[in-house]
Amino acid sequence: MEGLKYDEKIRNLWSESIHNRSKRHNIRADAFYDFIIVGAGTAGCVLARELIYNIPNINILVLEAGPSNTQVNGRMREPCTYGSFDTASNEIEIDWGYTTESQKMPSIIDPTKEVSYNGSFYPRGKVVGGCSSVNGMIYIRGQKFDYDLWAAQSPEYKIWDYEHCLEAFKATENNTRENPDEEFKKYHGSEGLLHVQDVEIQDITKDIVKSAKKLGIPDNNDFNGAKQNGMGIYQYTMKSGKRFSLADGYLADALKKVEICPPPHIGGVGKIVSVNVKSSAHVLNIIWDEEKKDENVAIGVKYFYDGVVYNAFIAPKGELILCGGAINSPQILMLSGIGPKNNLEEYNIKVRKELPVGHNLLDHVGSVISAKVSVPGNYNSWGSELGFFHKGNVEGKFPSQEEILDEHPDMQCYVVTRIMDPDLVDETSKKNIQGLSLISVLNYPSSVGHLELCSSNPFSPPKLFLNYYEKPDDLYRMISSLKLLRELCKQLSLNDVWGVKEIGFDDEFGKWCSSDGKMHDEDWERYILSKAHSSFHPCGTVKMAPESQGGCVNHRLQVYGTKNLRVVDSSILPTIPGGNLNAPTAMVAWRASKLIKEDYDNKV
Ligand SMILES: Cc1cc2nc3c(=O)[nH]c(=O)nc-3n(C[C@H](O)[C@H](O)[C@H](O)COP(=O)(O)OP(=O)(O)OC[C@H]3O[C@@H](n4cnc5c(N)ncnc54)[C@H](O)[C@@H]3O)c2cc1C
Repeated sequence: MEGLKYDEKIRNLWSESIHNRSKRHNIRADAFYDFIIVGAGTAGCVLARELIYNIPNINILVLEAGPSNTQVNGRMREPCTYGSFDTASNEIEIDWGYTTESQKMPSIIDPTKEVSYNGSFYPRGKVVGGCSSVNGMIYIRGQKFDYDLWAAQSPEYKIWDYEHCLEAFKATENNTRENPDEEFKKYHGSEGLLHVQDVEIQDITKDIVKSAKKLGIPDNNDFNGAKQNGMGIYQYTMKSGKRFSLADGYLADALKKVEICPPPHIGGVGKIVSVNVKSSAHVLNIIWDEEKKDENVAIGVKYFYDGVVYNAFIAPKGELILCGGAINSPQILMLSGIGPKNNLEEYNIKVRKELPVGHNLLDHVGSVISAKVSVPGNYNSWGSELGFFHKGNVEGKFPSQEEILDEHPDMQCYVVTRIMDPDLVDETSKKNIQGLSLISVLNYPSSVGHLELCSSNPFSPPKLFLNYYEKPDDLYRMISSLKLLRELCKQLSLNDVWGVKEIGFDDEFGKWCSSDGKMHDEDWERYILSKAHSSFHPCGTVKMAPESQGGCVNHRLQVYGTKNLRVVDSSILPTIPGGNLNAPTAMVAWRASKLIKEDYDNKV
C-alpha cells in the first residue's frame, strides 16, 4: 500500500477485513442492517452495489451460502467451465447439486405409446457471484417484445417496458466492442460494471458462417440490437479473455465504499456505511414480527454459519430482499410460510400467505446434433462462438425462408467445437474423434414446469419438475430446428474443407433412424426427449404479475400479503426472455434498486 494516502490505506484495510470477516468467529449474534440481501449471485451483487452508492448512510448485510469466489480454484476464471461443473466433479462445493425429476408421458406423435425424459443434473452456482461465476458467459438479453409483454400486464407495469429495461441494460454494461457504429451504441452501454467483449473466431467457425449463407441464413452482428434473427458471433461477459462475474464488477465495487456516518448528536455512536458479505452463511427462513401476525411483517432472517444458527434483523426503514435465484428464493419463501397451501401443509409449515410460489418454472431446453471433424485443428475447446436465431416451424417441417428471415425468432442455435452429447463423449474420445456440437434451444417454450418442497428441512433440495415437451408446438419447433442444423452439417464447404460428418443417427454412435434410414417424427420425438438438456435458465417461480393472474410479487417486486419483503432475481421474470438470463437478471436488479430507493426515501 505504499504511496497511498493515509485515508485510502485505512479504507483498503477496512475493505479487506470485511472481505475476510466470514473466516472469523467474532460475529454478533443479533445484528441490525438497513438491508439484508440473501444471495450474492447475479442479482444480489448488482443490488448491493446500487443501493450502497445511491442511498446515503445505509449498511447492508449480504448472506451467501457458498464460499467467497476468491477462495475457489482458478478453473472458475476460465470461460464456459459449466460442462465440467457436474455433480460428480470436484466443484461440488460451489454447486447446489440439484437434479431434475424424470418424466413419463404419452407420445405426442402416437399417444398410444409412452415417451420419457430421464432427468439430469441441474447446476446452480453456490458461490459469491452465483451462477455468473460458473455460467457460459454468452451475452444475449432477449427481444424488445419480451419486456413489452411484462409491461402489458397492467398499467403500473409500464416501468418494465423495453424502454425502461434498455436503460438498465445499458447502465449495467461495459461493452468493449471496437469502433462501435451509431446503431450499436443505441443498444449498448460502456460505463456499467459488467464487462462484455467480442472474441476471436476460429477458421472452422468462419466456414460455418459461409455455409449458413448458402441456406439463406442472414448475418447478424448484434443479437442485442434491433433484430435477433440470423447468424453471428456471440459477445461474452469476459475481460481480457477471462470470466467476468457480477461479483467481479458489482460486488467488488460495492465493497470499496466504507464510510463512517457521523453520530446524530455529540457523544452518539457513528454508523459504519458498508456492505458486509458473509459467505458460507445459509439462510434458513424469514423471521416475522409475531406481534403483527396478520400483517406478515418481515423483520429479519435466520441463517446457519459454522455450526450455529444466527439471527440478523432489519432496521426500522429497512427491507429483506431475497436474491437466492429461481430455485432457492421460492424455497426460502415456502419454508417461511409463503406458498401453495397443500405443499406447505404436507410438511407442517404454517401457511401465512397462500401464493403460487414455485409454479411457472420456465427454462430453455435444448437438443444436440454431433458431427465429427476429420481435418485436425487446434479447435477451441471452451465453448461456442457462433449463434443463430430463426423461427421454428410448428408442424416440424424444415423452416421456410420466411421463417429464417422472420425478425422475431423463437429458436436459438449455437455451435460448439467439441462433442458435448453425454452419450457420445466417452466413445468419441476413446476413438480420438474431434467434433462439433450443433445445439438448438427453444427460446419460448410453451411447456411450463413447477418446483415443490419435499421436506421442511432447509438443506433438502426442492423437487424440480421441468415438464419439457409437454406441449406439441415445443416438440415440432425443435424437430424443425434440428432438421435445419442437419442440413447445415451437410454443406459442401464444411464437408470438403473440414471433413465434417454428422454422427450418432444411424451408426456405431447411435441408432435413431427408422429401418428406411430416415428420421420420422416418432424417431425425432424419442431422440429429442432422450437428448433433452437444459440451458440452465430456470426463472418465473416467484412471478411478477397481478395476484389475480398468478403473481407472487407486484410490479415493485414486493411479495403479496407481506411487508418489508421483496424478491429480486430471475425468479420474478413473468415470462422467459428469448435470450440468456444473466444480463436480464442484472437488469432486473438495477431497476429494482431504483424502486427500493424511491420507497426508502418515501418512508418517514
Ligand atoms: C451452467 C450455467 C450456464 C449458464 N450459461 C449462461 C450464459 O451463457 N449466459 C447467460 O446469460 N446466462 C447463463 N446462465 C444463467 C445465468 O447465469 C443465471 O440465470 C443468473 O446468473 C441467475 O441469477 P440469480 O441472481 O437469479 O441467481 P444466482 O446467480 O444463482 O444467485 C443466487 C445466489 O444465492 C445464493 N443462495 C441461494 N440460496 C441461499 C440461501 N438459502 N442462503 C444464502 N445464499 C443462498 C446462491 O448460492 C447464489 O450465489 C447459466 C447458468 C448456469 C448454471
